[in-house]
Amino acid sequence: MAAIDETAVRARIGAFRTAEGAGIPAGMVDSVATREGLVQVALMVAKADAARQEPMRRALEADLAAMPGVRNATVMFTAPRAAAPQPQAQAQEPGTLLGQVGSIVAVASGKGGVGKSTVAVNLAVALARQGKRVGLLDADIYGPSLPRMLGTKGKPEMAGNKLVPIEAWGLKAISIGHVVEEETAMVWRGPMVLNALTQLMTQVAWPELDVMVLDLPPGTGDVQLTLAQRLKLAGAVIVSTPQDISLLDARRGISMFRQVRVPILGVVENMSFFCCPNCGTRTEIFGHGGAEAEAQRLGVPFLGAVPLLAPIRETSDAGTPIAASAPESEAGRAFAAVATAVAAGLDGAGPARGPRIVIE
Ligand SMILES: Nc1ncnc2c1ncn2[C@@H]1O[C@H](COP(=O)(O)OP(=O)(O)OP(=O)(O)O)[C@@H](O)[C@H]1O
Repeated sequence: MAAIDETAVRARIGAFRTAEGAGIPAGMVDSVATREGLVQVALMVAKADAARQEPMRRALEADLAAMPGVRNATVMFTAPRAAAPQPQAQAQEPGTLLGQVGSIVAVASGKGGVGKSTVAVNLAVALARQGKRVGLLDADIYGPSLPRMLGTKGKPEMAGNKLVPIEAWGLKAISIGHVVEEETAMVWRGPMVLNALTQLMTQVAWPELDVMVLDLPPGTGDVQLTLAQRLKLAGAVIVSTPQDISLLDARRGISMFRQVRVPILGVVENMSFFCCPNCGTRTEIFGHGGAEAEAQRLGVPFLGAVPLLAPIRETSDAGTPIAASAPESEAGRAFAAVATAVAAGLDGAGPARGPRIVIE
């Protein structure tokens, strides 16, 4: 079978014509990667143009797949390069990343929708309010919510060839949502996700930080496992709701981190109980306490319970995290308590849990 290489793929892209006879300008090709008959091409397309270009994407994919020696071809859209570095399909050079960060803490959940990002943002803000220099990296590539939650919609500035983290609520923050269009990241496969995240660490001018909070994508799939393996994390915070099903997922998350020897800092029970804003009655909708009991059973710390409260969602949507905008509220105090517990866990972790990230 003919060996397929980048030059051959680029030549094929150059010769490709749509049914209407349109070609693909070379400047539109962001990256081409080939490996053992697998071809991955990223084309730079503005978000507004993506739907119109979709038939072209599919036709090109089919055309590349028909090349002799190609086992599978994937063509994906990525945002135009002007504003920020784009993920490359090539692997990063091995090296040490984020050496200037004291402790990297991953916030994870076994499944989506349990409030992982809400906890990550408010935990980061609460740690900053306690005097720590805190960074927040939104690695939730499939649903980056940090720009909305911090109220930072603009693109980050560039300093030389590096991105400058956005400053908001006492944090230095970068989200994958700051640098790529949401729909673009949605179609990325594992290696692209990992390369994009690596770039967020290497191509961002992170200052000296005490803690970096990493909002991981939900779930316990390959991306999470590889990240946990590749990054030398100081610890993981698992977010769960009290429902059984979510606890089951949390258990899966805990065992994933244990498998790759990342210390579990503890479990946060989110949407733990409902406090009526009118009468103050506390209602335990999902049977509060499940996460605490489960944490005990699994031998991991319980970091605290965060109530289900409309202002938590409202402040998230408004870009004014409650840990900053209403730190004395019930929710604000709950996040502060979680931050105190996390900081205590990190202090107890000692230098052996080391801050350095090594990409293999
Ligand atoms: N304690 C809470 N009280 C009220 N609303 C909450 C609470 N926690 C989260 N929410 C709301 O629930 C929704 C989901 O939360 P969030 O986006 O943080 O979840 P997630 O686990 O990060 O989801 P995904 O992983 O799918 O992005 C959001 O609208 C958020 O504002």
